[in-house]
Amino acid sequence: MSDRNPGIEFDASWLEHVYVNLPAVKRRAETLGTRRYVKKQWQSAWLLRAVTCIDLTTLSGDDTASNVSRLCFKAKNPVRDDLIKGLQMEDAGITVGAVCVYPNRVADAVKALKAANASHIPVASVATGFPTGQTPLKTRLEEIRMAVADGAREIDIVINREYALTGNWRGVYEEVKAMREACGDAHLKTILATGELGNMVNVYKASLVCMMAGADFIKTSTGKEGVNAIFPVALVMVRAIREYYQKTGYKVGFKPAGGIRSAKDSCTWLILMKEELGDEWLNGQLFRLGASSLLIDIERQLFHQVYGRYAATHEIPMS
Ligand SMILES: O=C[C@H](O)COP(=O)(O)O
Repeated sequence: MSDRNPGIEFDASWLEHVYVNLPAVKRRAETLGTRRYVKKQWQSAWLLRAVTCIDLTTLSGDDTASNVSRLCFKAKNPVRDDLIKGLQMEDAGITVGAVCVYPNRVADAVKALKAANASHIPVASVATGFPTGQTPLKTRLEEIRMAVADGAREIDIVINREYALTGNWRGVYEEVKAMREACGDAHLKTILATGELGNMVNVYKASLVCMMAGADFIKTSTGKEGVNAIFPVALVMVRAIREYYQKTGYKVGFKPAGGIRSAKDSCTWLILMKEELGDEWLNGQLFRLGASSLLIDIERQLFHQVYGRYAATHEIPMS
């Protein structure tokens, strides 16, 4: 990951004049996937880049050590060797950006990655009463400390939606700051749960406040809200990242999460980052896609690129 964002003192004056031109944001979001497209010969390279940015996630009530172990194996081997060879890619060692699990499964993930000789892949843990955050602050902070003690190197916290909806921005700031301290050396991603923030002005303000408090990434959603990662919200958040960078010099990462399932969408997300923040943000240090099933579609697309043209007349290896 990039250098840590140390955060700054809470500055209410940053929030006073926040304005979001909603129709313009929507127009821009609608044309993201069509105005610019990835040339056919570059598509596999873009898809492989997207793979390296995935936080490969399982956040289910029935998660066990064994499905987490399978996820970790996939994290280390996200794309089949024959596809990598077929694409004539030099680097056969690509992995996803991180594995993302509940706090109770962190130790399983750390153990499985170690067994797979893949401890370089960080384990990210959701925490702080994910997905609602409706537990006492003391409990939420303790949850972070336990996940870190078990080996999580990244912590995805949820912000206090009550504070955000009632305009208690200092309250949001103080809690996130305390969470950052509880993280120690682990990187902090703050989930805004934008589907529950009411409007885009709140999304922009929440983004700025989390960065002021020291977030290393801002993340759209838990994947459990009614509306999760969507492009209009993402545009508002990455523009807040740009403002924070211009004012402080710190680069904060962006993580859309929830409902991202198609390879085509993963390219559109990369395009959004390239156009709004530039090439520097086009890597796993500053960009992550939180997704549980996106990798399946990316592999399917890579399969078509490698074997598609032979499909009608040749036997296709299905293993
Ligand atoms: O942070 C990741 C999300 O919870 C995953 O959501 P998804 O299952 O819709 O891909």
